[in-house]
Amino acid sequence: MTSTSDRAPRTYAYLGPEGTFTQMALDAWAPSAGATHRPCGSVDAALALLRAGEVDGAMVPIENSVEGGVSATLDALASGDPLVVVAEVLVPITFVLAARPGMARADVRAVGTHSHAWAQVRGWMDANLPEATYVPTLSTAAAAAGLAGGDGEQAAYQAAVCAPVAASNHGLEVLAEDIGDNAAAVTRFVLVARPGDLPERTGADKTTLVLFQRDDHAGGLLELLEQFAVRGINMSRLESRPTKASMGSYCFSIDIEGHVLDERVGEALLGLKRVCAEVRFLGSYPAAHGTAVRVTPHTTDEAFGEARAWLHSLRA
Ligand SMILES: O=C(O)C(=O)Cc1ccccc1
Repeated sequence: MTSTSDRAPRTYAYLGPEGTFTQMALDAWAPSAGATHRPCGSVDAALALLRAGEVDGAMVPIENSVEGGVSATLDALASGDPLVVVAEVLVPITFVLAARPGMARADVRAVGTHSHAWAQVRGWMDANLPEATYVPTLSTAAAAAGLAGGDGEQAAYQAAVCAPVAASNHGLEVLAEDIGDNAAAVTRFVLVARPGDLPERTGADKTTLVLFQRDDHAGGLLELLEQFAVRGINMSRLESRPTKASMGSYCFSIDIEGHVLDERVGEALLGLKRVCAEVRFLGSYPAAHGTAVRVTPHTTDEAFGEARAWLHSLRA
């Protein structure tokens, strides 16, 4: 088994352009001094480069402590050629309101930014720019770039919500600092790769899955979740996403504590495989917080091993 650093990919795509929070996550995981970083216009574009074999990994946002899951990422991982998460990075987020030099805050009629950024500054906007409308952009840095380019004067918005570095990259003036509604806001980014060697088991791991039910019936979700409950597995994220096959058809995107090499996780996967139409394994990787998973005495690898040996002795 190789360690995460042994198998570290060398060329990485990320949600760009330069100055996104995703770039900060990638810099934290693999500084650009030792790797090639390729900015992409969207999460889909970054994952397409990865699926085409043009890069070794892609850093994308997956979840925010304020707004929840990033649908574009969850959906892109739930379908298409298989990809797996090999690492996660947590980045604390600070937003500024930036505009072309000379623009007064009172003249801002529309604000451009990424939907997850808008969700995190809505309170500040209501209090300070209640008349401003929202213009969605593919990233916070794309909003800043849109103001700074030659077409800045024609941009559909007069200010961007972005990272301080995106404002300074584009020579924008900061009209207001630290405008996030929640000072503790953290975004979780994942480094995605094509399936290959599993990251090493550390004892502080997460596993990401997408579960598709066989049919819609009473207790269907409970049937899936009890596979974790009876094996002492804690979930750290659960979201339902439309399968897009028909109205009312959902799959479940789930993070659990533990590694596929843990006996209790392996047993849960066997149970899920029996009850689900499809189980998509999206990787086991070290949890960013590094805190060891709490395992109850009857769900340790040894407990599963002893039970299996006992059954074996009965059958023999
Ligand atoms: O647009 C960015 O800068 C991103 O990296 C995506 C994002 C947007 C808002 C909060 C966290 C990440």
